[in-house]
Amino acid sequence: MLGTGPDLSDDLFSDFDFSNGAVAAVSGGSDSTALLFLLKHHLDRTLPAARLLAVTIDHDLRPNSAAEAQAMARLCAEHGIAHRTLIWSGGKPSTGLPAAAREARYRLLAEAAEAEGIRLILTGHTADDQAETVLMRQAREKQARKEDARDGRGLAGMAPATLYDWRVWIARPLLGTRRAALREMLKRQGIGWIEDPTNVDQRFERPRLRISLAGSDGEARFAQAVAKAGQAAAEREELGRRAAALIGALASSPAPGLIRLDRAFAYCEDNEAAVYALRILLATIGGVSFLADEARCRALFERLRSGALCATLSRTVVDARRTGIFLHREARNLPAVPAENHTLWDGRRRITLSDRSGGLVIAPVGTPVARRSAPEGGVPASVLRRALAAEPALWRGGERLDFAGGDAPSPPMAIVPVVSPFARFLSCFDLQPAAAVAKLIGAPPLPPSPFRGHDRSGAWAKA
Ligand SMILES: Nc1ncnc2c1ncn2[C@@H]1O[C@H](COP(=O)(O)OP(=O)(O)OP(=O)(O)O)[C@@H](O)[C@H]1O
Repeated sequence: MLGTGPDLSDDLFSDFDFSNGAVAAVSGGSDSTALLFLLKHHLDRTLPAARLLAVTIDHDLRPNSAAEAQAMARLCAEHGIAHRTLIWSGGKPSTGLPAAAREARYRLLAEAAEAEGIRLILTGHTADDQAETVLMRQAREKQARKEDARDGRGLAGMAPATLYDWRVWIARPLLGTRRAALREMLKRQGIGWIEDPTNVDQRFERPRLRISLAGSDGEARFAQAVAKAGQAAAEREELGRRAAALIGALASSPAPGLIRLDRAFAYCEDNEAAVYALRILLATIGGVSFLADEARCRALFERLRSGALCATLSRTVVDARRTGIFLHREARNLPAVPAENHTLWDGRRRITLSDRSGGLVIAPVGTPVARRSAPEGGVPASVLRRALAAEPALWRGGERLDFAGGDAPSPPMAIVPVVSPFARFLSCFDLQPAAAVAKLIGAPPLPPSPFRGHDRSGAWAKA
């Protein structure tokens, strides 16, 4: 038993729904080790039947990584905690290694969770990590001299919960807890941890910042950064709520791959929310994982007021006419890829195949085929054709086997739209616009919140 008293672990975990168990992501560092033991303490007292699985990812990047994972496995065995190590095997990229390692880590953690029917992963990110993240982002913004950068989304820092791949929640219950307090607690309990040498390697930005935060003004800078994160998170949620309301009121999807915005959208008074909605919708139609550029969307929004226009941004054609503002995928760079089950096609369509025979290709419907479809009420025929031409179809040789427009009997593949900018990582700050866009384009609804009873982030209740 940990001598932390009931208060700390209850404060940290009482909001969570652990009925389907939890994965604790443990690197072996102090924070995740503390997370694991606090969580075990909480579950032992409140829900002893709940499954707890500790998972360590061996990135196979340092010579000691396998031994460190084994040490974690031994520690877990000593305390009766189920543990798995998963290795990031295969080639590693020569550039962008941290991002690739992060991507692999979350993929493997999600696989480990799902293999056990668990939909909740907890990580050991602390208040110190949060402050460091915000300070690094602030420094980057300053460096980029973005004087008119009004996009403070990143300054919200890490979210208390993030939906991974629209299926598994990653929650960070220690975001309000200091690293020093966790280390104290571990020391009191005689539980050791591993010091990752990269955490003190001054070639990296985060360790340099950590050292500077240990200076005399460190605590004041920490407090400012945490306050900034809280304020930016609240603003981001609020803006998301207003953008979701605009999308709900003024956007429709008359055909797959086509969004129509009412002309009133261009004249709505809440410019900020309209620009934010545009950024989200353009990324969704374009199949892009990041929001459309803010300054360019702002300029586009201004131009929408002056009448008809046709522009391309974020791989999306914005075709503003008297009858509405139409958004569809531009015809360029549409992929033609060998047909595999569960492919994410063009960043915007999840494909499930029932016909697995070889030689099949997923490629756009294309103009000559799409031209046959009949126009639907209120949508200019040319716009409808262009949107449908960019939808995926199954091809063998030169022959099309399926068509998203729906004129093929018993299609051999199912096509599910995804909300591209939020498909991989959806921060709980963005739940409302994500839910609004999912509803608009027919994507699957969001899975239930990892928090029970009430709405910790202020967003689920309304999402
Ligand atoms: N190799 C890993 N295996 C499992 N989980 C990991 C791994 N690396 C990081 N994590 C998770 O992500 C969180 C943040 O990672 P980060 O790299 O900041 O921490 P760390 O320095 O590796 O360790 P810690 O946070 O435990 O002190 C960790 O607390 C842990 O929950």
